[in-house]
Amino acid sequence: MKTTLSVIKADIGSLAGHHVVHPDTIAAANKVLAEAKRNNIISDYYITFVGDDLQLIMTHERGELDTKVHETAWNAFKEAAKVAKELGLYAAGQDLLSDSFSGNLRGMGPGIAEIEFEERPAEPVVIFMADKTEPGAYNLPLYKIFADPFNTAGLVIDPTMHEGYKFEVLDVREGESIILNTPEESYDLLALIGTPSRYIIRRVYRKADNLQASVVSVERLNLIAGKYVGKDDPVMIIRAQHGLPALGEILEAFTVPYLVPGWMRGSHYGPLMPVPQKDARATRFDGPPRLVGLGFNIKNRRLVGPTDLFDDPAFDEVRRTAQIITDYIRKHGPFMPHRLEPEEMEYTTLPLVIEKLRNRFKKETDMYKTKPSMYSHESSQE
Ligand SMILES: O=C(COP(=O)(O)O)[C@@H](O)[C@H](O)[C@H](O)COP(=O)(O)O
Repeated sequence: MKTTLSVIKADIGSLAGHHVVHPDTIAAANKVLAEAKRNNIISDYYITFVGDDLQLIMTHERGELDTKVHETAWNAFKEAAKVAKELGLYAAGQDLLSDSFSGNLRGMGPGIAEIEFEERPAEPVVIFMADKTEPGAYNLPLYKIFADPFNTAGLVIDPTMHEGYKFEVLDVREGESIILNTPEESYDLLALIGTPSRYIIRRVYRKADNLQASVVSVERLNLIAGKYVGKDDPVMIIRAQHGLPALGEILEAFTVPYLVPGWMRGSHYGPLMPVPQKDARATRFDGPPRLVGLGFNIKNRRLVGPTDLFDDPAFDEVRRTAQIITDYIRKHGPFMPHRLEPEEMEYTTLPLVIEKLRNRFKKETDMYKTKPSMYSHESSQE
């Protein structure tokens, strides 16, 4: 019997702005999940939050995209959003883009990371949950964890890992995916995932036996809704140890607070700061973007744990570096490269402001005409 781990998240409204989930909304979601556990729809669950995102962590034996499990998550979010509305919380129901549930949650707003596997005798997993950023934020750390021997010693030392990993990359603009093998196609992989707004690592497999090691929620709300409705605040599952990266190799990838898109109004680059659960609240300039990591073991679908992985002085210096970067980059105010590039700003409210200026531009010359984008699928010869 296989086990499925489903991590499903949504922003259903929060306290004092886009800041933190209210405990009453967690309690409302808890009632729904407890009932689903009694009815054997799910085997076990744990509810938590990062910033304004409610996170449902569930185990079951129903596989990925299961209607009953997804309906349970939808109902939990709906009940929580109802409480958010009663309390007058901010942006109540924000990520619930549809009025009614049909089939599964894909395209309906919530972020979904699910992985189905045969439980190993001991099955350690790490669940990462971020606020005020988007799924491509995990591209760089995932590359480090599964393809960079300077991060992951096991790629050199452990014979089970030595063959390398396969990365499934999704092009969220074209709706296409590609599988690339490392180490031999590392440079091709980097050519794509260095544009994390478009090419997102969705799954990672161990090459030796196709064992799935990781999955990322790749929903991009703004592309689904066609306008800015908050960031996608991604979740990621990584299985650890025994022929997979060790817990410490996974965490090592977060010792640099890399710049990620998101932060204030989903429009700015800022450092991804790993924090303990108690600090999982967006504050300064609605951030800086936060990352929480919870470690569990799964035994016969029971969630054992969690341990709060960034609640550790070993990450104090990373947080301090994040503060220094925050001070520095904030000084750029509305200027790039703090503010996102124009293509990404399309999904914010900035185009409304630019539109007002459109008629005031006067034609000058053709010499600045742009060429087709290198990534557009039309040929430049045509
Ligand atoms: O990015 C943000 C919210 O994203 P989130 O809901 O966390 O996905 C915030 O910075 C808001 O954009 C900002 O607080 C302005 O919000 P509004 O006043 O427009 O709702």
